[in-house]
Amino acid sequence: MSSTTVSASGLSLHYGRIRALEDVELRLGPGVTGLLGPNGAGKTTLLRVLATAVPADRGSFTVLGHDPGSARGRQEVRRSLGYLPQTPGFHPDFTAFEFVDYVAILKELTDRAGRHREVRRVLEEVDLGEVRGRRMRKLSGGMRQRVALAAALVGDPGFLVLDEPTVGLDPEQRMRFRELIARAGEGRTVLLSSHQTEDVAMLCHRVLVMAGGRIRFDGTPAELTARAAGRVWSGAERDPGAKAGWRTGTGFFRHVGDPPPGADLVEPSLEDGYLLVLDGLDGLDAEAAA
Ligand SMILES: Nc1ncnc2c1ncn2[C@@H]1O[C@H](COP(=O)(O)OP(=O)(O)OP(=O)(O)O)[C@@H](O)[C@H]1O
Repeated sequence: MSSTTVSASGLSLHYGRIRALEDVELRLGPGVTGLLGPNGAGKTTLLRVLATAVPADRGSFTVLGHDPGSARGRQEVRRSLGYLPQTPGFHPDFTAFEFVDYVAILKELTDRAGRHREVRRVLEEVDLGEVRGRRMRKLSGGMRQRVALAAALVGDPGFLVLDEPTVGLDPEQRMRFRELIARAGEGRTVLLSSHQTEDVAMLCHRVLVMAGGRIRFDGTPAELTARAAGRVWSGAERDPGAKAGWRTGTGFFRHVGDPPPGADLVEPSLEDGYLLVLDGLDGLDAEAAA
C-alpha cells in the first residue's frame, strides 16, 4: 500500500517491570499525526523505537518498506527519517549552519558542496536563512527549535518524528512552529508527540492517545472531541459529581463528566475528549496491574 509510510506490529519494550510499550499496532500515512498521553505514557519510547534510537524487545516495524531488523535495513530506515528528539543536544558555540552541517555529515552527506546547499535549503525552509551564521547560544528558544527542525529535514526524509517540539515556546513561537510543522506535513508523514491538545487540534488529521504503553485511542481530532459530546456543561455552582470543574472568566463553572439532569450542555473541546478517554482507562489499568 503506497499510502502507508510506517507499519508497526506488536511493538513492546519493557524496562524491568515497567511496560514502556505494550503490543503497539500502528500504521501511519502522509500528514501530521498527533500523539497525546500523560507523563510516562510511552510516547518518547515509541518515537525512539521508530527512530531506531532504541530497539524494541518484541514486534517489528517498517518505514517506507525498510525493516530495521537488519543492519542494512536500519541504515535505510535512518536515511528515510528525520528525528527531532525531546532534548536536542546543541553545542552552544556552533552556528546554526555548523550545527545543521554537523547533522548532515552524520547523515552521510559526504559531498561538501552538495551538503552545504542542503544545509542552506533546510535553514531557508524553517525561515532561518538570515541567521545561519549566528551562534546557537545567541538564538531564542524558538529559533533553536527551528534549527533542530531544519536538522531533522536534512535529506528530505519521508518520515519525520517530532518529540514535543513546542514545549517551552511562547505562544507566538508556538504558532510559528505550528506553521512549519504543517508545511513539513505536506506530502510527508509526521508523527508529533505533544502535551498541547491545542497543537493537535490545530495541526493533525489524526490523533493517537497513549497511556500505560498502549494506544488507547486512534481517530480524527473531531472523533476525540466527540467523545465528550453531551458531557460538558456549565452551571452557576460547582458540581462535586464532575470529573473536572472550574470557574471560568464568565463566573460560571465549566464541568466535564456525567451531567446532572437538565444541565446546560456546552461545546466540548478536544481536551475534554482526551480527558474522558484517559478517565475511562482507570478501571482497565487497575485490572492490568492486578
Ligand atoms: N531508559 C529508561 N530506563 C528505565 N525506564 C525508562 C527509561 N525510559 C523510559 N522509562 C520509563 O518508561 C515509561 C515510559 O516513558 P516515556 O518517556 O516513553 O513516556 P512519555 O509518554 O514520553 O512521558 P513524557 O511525556 O513525560 O515525556 C515511564 O515509566 C518511564 O519512566
